[in-house]
Amino acid sequence: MTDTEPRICVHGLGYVGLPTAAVLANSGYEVYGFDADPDHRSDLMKGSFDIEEPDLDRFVRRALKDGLRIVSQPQEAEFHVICVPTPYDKDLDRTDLSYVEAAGEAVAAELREGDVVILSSTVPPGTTAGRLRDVVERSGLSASEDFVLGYSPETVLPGNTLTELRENDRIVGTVGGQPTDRLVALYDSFVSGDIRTADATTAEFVKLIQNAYRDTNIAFANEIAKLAHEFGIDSREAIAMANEHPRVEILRPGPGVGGHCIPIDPLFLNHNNDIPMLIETARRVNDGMPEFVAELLSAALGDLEGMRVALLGVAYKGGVSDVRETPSFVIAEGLLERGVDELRLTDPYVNSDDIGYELSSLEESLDEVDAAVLVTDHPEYGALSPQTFADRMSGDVIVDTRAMLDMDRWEAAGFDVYQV
Ligand SMILES: NC(=O)C1=CN([C@@H]2O[C@H](COP(=O)(O)OP(=O)(O)OC[C@H]3O[C@@H](n4cnc5c(N)ncnc54)[C@H](O)[C@@H]3O)[C@@H](O)[C@H]2O)C=CC1
Ligand SMILES: CC(=O)N[C@@H]1[C@@H](OP(=O)(O)OP(=O)(O)OC[C@H]2O[C@@H](n3ccc(=O)[nH]c3=O)[C@H](O)[C@@H]2O)O[C@H](C(=O)O)[C@@H](O)[C@@H]1O
Repeated sequence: MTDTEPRICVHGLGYVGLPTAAVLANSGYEVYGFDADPDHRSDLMKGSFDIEEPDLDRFVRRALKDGLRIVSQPQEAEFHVICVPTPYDKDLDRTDLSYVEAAGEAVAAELREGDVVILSSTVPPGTTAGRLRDVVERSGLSASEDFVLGYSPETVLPGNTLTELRENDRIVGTVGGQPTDRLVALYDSFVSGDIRTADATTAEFVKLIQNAYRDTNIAFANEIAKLAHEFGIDSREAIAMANEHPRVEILRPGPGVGGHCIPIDPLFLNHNNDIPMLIETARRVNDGMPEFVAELLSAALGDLEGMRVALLGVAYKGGVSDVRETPSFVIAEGLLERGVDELRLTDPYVNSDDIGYELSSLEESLDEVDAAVLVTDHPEYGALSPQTFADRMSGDVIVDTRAMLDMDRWEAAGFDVYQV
C-alpha cells in the first residue's frame, strides 16, 4: 500500500465487522473500527473479544498493531463499511432497521464529496436505495451525484469466517446508477473470489435467496426424515440412496435450524408483500423439528414425567460456540414442558458464563440419566464410546438427531438408538 491508499471506517465490530476490519487492516489499509458499544470498544482496544473463530485472535491482534484503530466516534474516511445488526422483530413482523439508520446518520455526519458508503448487513430488498439513502442524504450530498452508495452482502460461514471472507465470490451493487468500479477495486484488493456487479437491490435480494434456499432444502431433508420415520424406514439410508441420482442432492436432517441468519433472513423476503408460501412453510417445518425430537424421546421412554435427560450439544451446529437460535434450547424447553425432571446440558465449545446456564462435563451429564439426546454435530461426538454411556447412564435410550453414532455398535452395547 502507498500513502494514497484510501482510509476505511468500519461501523459495527461484531462477527462480521471485526474480521472485515482486521482483514482490511492486514491488507495494508488504514482502518478505523467504530462500535456503538463502549465496553466492546474498550475490550477491543486491549485486544480482547469473545467472538470465537479459527485464527481470528491472532489476526485481530496483528491488525491492532498495524492499521486498525478502534475509535470512539466514526471518522472521516474515503470508504464507510456498515456491518451493524439487523434483527427481525417478531412482534412487529418486520426487520428492525434502527441500527442501520443510526449507522447511516453517523456516516452522514462525516460524509464528504467523493466518499463511498457500503452497507454489508443483511437487509430487505430496497433498504440501501430507500431507508439508508434517505438517512445518508441528510448530509446534504446526493447518492446519484456526490457520493457512491452501495451494498455488498457478507456470505461467510461461521466457523470458517476468515477463509470465506477472503475467498468467497462477492456481489457489489450501487444505487442511483453510480459506477461500481471503486467497490470492485476495494474487494478485489483482498478477495480471491470473483467480484460480480449488480444494482444494490439485486445484491440485497441475492443474499436473502441464498439463505432461503438453504433453509428450504434443509426443511425438505427434515420432512423426509419425518416421513421415513412414519414408514419405518432409515432416513439416512434412503437419502444416501436417493442422492446417487445425478440430479438429486438432499441435505442432512437434524434437530432444526439455528444460527444468526438462516432462521431469520428468509423472513426478510416478506417485506411489504405476502408472496412467500414455500419459504414460510420451510421455516415452519424447521421450527417444528425440536418438537419431533421430543416426540421421539416420548415414544421411546413413554411418559417423560420425572425423567432425567442429557442433551449433548448446545451450539447451533458442530464445531462452533455460537448458541444463537440454537435448537438445543427449544428442545430443552419442550422436554421440561413434558415433565422431564432434570435436564443436563453439555457442550465442549460453549462456556456456561456466556449463556447464563450451568453446563456439565460430558461424563457428569450422563450420570444416572434415563436418556441422552445428541443435538449438535460436534466432530468429537462421532468418536463417543458406548461404554462411557453404559457406565454412567441408568437408562438405555439414545436419540441421535444427527445420525453420528454407529447404530449397530451402540445397539450391540445394549442401547436403544433412535435417529432423526
Ligand atoms: N454472523 C454472521 O455470520 C453473518 C452476519 N451477517 C449479517 O451481518 C450483520 C451484522 O451481523 P453480526 O456481525 O453477526 O452482528 P453482531 O451483533 O455480532 O455485531 C454487530 C455489532 O454492531 C454494533 N453496533 C450496533 N449499532 C451500531 C452502530 N450504529 N454503529 C456502530 N456499531 C453498532 C454492536 O455493538 C455489535 O458489536 C447482520 O445484518 C447479519 O445478519 C451476514 C453474514 C454472516
Ligand atoms: C447459504 C449458506 O450456506 N449460508 C451460510 C449460513 O451459515 P450457517 O452457519 O447459519 O449455515 P449452516 O452451516 O447451513 O447451518 C445452519 C443450520 O442448519 C443446520 N443444518 C445445516 C445443513 C444440513 O444439511 N442440515 C442441517 O440441519 C445446521 O446444523 C445449523 O443449525 O448463513 C450465513 C449468514 O448469512 O450468516 C452465510 O453467510 C453462510 O454462507
